[in-house]
Amino acid sequence: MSLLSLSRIGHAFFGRTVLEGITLEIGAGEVVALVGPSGSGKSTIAHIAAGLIEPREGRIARSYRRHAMVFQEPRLMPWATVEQNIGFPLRLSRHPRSTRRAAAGAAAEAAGLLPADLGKYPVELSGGMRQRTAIARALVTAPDFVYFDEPFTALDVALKRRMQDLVIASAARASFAALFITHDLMEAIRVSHRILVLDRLGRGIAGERRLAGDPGARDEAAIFAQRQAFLTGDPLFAHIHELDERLRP
Ligand SMILES: Nc1ncnc2c1ncn2[C@@H]1O[C@H](COP(=O)(O)OP(=O)(O)OP(=O)(O)O)[C@@H](O)[C@H]1O
Repeated sequence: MSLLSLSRIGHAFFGRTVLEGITLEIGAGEVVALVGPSGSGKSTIAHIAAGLIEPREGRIARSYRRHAMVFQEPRLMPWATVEQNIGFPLRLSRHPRSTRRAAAGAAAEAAGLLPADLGKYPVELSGGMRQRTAIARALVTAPDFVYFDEPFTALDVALKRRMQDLVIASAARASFAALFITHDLMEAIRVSHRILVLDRLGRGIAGERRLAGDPGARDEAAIFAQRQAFLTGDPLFAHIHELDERLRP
């Protein structure tokens, strides 16, 4: 059963078409990466799918219970502690303080934060700890669907790798489905079951490739070999490193 279905979605900003004919489906427990060049419309698709933007055309069907979002910037509240930041979605849904504290502690631990971090403020955290806090906040409500919008682009290579492992482990443990937006093909191959490639100008999904095995079960050599195979031998990926802002009419 599909949890998210977009059918012939089209959108324009200020009269300029940025998306046309976007059709995709994501099933329960499936992590789907969406790749494409900068400016091709990946974030706009996620915003439309999550209901943040009303598309100009097309249909959206969501049958998930609850979604969460993780963005490139952790977007933490600077005046609140790690525990309060993580527990914030539960506060919005009026859970009592004791429930919030217990759930925030468990989500923090699952995201690799230490009990001593719970009382810290965002300014005291490293970039990785901030992003771990954002992931814990996303997962504290036990979503069955998560939107990741280039969450690790700003992190260095080693940290990025640890955060990807965190997403893989969390998705397997909590069995949420996800739309994972990235322009890093290694990342897409590492974290997802299936990769969708957006057309260079957002005119439809150019194609998709299903990856062998489950995320987390692939070794680094196989991931690297797959990336090379896609980039050098698969025409679907020929455009993904283009900067389409210069091409777009
Ligand atoms: N709020 C907005 N108002 C006007 N134009 C916008 C807005 N948001 C996005 N755009 C334009 O829509 C197009 C698609 O942007 P979008 O951010 O979805 O692309 P992207 O593939 O996610 O890019 P990147 O990989 O660089 O984040 C771009 O040309 C962008 O300039």
